[in-house]
Amino acid sequence: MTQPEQPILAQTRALLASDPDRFASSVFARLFAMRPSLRELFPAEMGTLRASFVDVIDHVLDAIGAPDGHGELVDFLAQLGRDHRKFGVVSEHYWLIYDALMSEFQFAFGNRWTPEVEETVGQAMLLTTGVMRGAAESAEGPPRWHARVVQKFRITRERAVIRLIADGPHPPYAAGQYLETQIPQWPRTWRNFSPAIPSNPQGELEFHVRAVPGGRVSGSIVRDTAVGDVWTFAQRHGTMHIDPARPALLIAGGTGLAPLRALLIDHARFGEPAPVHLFYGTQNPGELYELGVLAQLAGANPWLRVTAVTENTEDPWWLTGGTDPRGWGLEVRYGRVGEVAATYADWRGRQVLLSGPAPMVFHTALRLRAAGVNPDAIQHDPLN
Ligand SMILES: NC(=O)C1=CN([C@@H]2O[C@H](COP(=O)(O)OP(=O)(O)OC[C@H]3O[C@@H](n4cnc5c(N)ncnc54)[C@H](O)[C@@H]3O)[C@@H](O)[C@H]2O)C=CC1
Repeated sequence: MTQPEQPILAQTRALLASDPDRFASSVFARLFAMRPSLRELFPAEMGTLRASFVDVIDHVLDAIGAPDGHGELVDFLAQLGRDHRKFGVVSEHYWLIYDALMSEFQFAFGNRWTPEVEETVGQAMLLTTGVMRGAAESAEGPPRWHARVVQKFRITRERAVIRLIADGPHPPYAAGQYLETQIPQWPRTWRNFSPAIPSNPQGELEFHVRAVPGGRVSGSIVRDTAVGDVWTFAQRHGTMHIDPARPALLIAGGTGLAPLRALLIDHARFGEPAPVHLFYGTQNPGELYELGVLAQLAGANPWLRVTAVTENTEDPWWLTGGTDPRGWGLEVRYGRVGEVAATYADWRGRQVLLSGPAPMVFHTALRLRAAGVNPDAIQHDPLN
């Protein structure tokens, strides 16, 4: 975009910001009026989706006016286009959404809708829908694939392990990545879950799920998921990885262990990788559900060292069936996992991977940076 278009883009963003939810509601109303069957593709409750929709449009209007960063914008839109395949969005729908957007912008601008405004806004919306459509058309693999639950067990009141086997084609994912997931109890609602084992030719999958407070999908998985349920998967995301040539520090909180566990199992393929130290923390000793597996992994792989960390030294009365972590022959420390790990040794020079509840990841990253760890050496999934 050239300089004269900047004020128009700024004006468009201001218009959007004046009542974002009304703008998004009107665009969707126009879309569903043009093609009523499209309503079926969207969840019943669209508040979150409307907010994300406006965020995307605003981001495009902002980035398109910036002198650089267009490459990043195109990558962002392309990913969005690939992600939308799972909703059943096909090429012709992008023309409908373009029309709905342009009609609503024309309405919102009123008598300020000049040919220059139409040209600038039109170019931005064409870029958005065009890049998304192109990326979706050229994406490889099925937009969705399925797997059947073959085993489920509760680890604690709020956590469960779910094992599945793919029905048919199952695109591979890299260890440490997470998958867009839909469960039959919540159709058209997608959440991200990290497999706890690497991708394999048999299509076996394992997830460790915590019913997060207020989480409808995670709560339903822990409570309602049963053998025979068919889950749907779409895109894989995430870039967490371990470079086998460099020593690593891994810090996991609760079921956040899942992607790091997949990475460790995958890592064991290398002959003699550099040392890895895993800190695995929970609030109570009886919640350290994976110590048996980790003790086995550490026993078979001399490069791996595991420290179990719990905030409380004793289990509360309601936590029954947990085992004493000291029984596994692993080192046990007490405190918050990030705090214990950060003060344990000098980690400068290590690659660091964090996974767990967002506040834990955030605070652990801060703590490590304060201890001199290079921020660029710290990896984690997006916090939201
Ligand atoms: N890819 C990822 O990043 C994944 C993230 N998760 C998330 O991990 C979480 C696991 O939950 P739970 O098993 O209940 O773990 P949890 O809530 O019991 O926490 C485990 C550890 O985090 C520490 N911690 C908790 N809150 C903290 C805070 N505010 N500041 C510093 N440290 C804190 C605790 O001391 C403990 O060591 C879920 O929210 C889940 O969504 C789960 C799987 C993958």
